[in-house]
Amino acid sequence: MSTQPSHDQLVAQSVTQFRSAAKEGRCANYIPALAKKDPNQLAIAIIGTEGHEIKAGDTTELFTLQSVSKVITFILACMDRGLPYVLERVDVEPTGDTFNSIIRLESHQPGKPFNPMINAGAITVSSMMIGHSPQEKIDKILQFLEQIIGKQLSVNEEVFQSEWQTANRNRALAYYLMDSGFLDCPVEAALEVYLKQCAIEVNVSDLAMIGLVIANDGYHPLLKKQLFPKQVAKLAKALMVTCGMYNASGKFAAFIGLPAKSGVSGAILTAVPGHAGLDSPFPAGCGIGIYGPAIDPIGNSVAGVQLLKHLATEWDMTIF
Ligand SMILES: NC(=O)CC[C@H](N)C(=O)O
Repeated sequence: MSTQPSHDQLVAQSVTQFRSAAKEGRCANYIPALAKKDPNQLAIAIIGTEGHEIKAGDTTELFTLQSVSKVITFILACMDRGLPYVLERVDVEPTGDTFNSIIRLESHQPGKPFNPMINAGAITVSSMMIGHSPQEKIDKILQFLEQIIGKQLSVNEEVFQSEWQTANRNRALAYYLMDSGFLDCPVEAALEVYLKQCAIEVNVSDLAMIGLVIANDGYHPLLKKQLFPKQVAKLAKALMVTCGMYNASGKFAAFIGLPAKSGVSGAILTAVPGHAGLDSPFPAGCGIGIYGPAIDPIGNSVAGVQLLKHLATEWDMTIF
């Protein structure tokens, strides 16, 4: 008689199964500090509304948020400025271009960035957060994350410095945005916030917790507290579905169907709303954090995406 593996076993077996997919990708090398990471690492944590957690793989490994941070600053900017102000300065349209593309800032007038999940839009969003200095804005991001995760996070200085010194493309984007009136603070200040938020260090459980709160429309089910407005959470999820996996977002929506945001560190943040996880071990919804530093040319974790796809299929998790 064959016995079904338990949910914990399935997750652990899946990590073992997909770890070797890392050989199809490589660590981001345009940020020197990320190129040094071990490409074979793979970790996942899944946290449900009651606080139950399933995790497997290299779960103690720390990594930087990179583009995953764009979801956080978008939420904070909406809370700081209100939706109309934010949406006047950044659109909610996918581009189909690479995450650091500059082309549409010139080809579409008046040069408003297409969405907050690409670098141009994220730099605009970081510039509009309220704060007297870049450090004040970073402290605000860290405090917000501390509320969600329940522990203090910090910026990995080495990763920040590594990117700060090589950020020619992001500098070009910021200058372009400044020229067309889509930057609310000086270029270097906006870049400092943006690159420091990208260098905030987390583990997969931290990511899963963030995903859980987003999945629950800004309500923290363990603290029993609304941390950000429902309307903002819904918008963040829509942006994750349409733009969160860069120019692979269409395929990700078609074949996985969950709001997710990836980063070039190999991080993937996924929010599984209750209605999307009815057949999973987390029928009231969950947050999923994944780390697999070997990324594909688009910038998504190769093993991470395969692992997520496998579990989403096994548990029939999709918003569609
Ligand atoms: N896609 C990403 O994760 C990009 C983040 C990275 N810090 C950059 O600006 O290039």
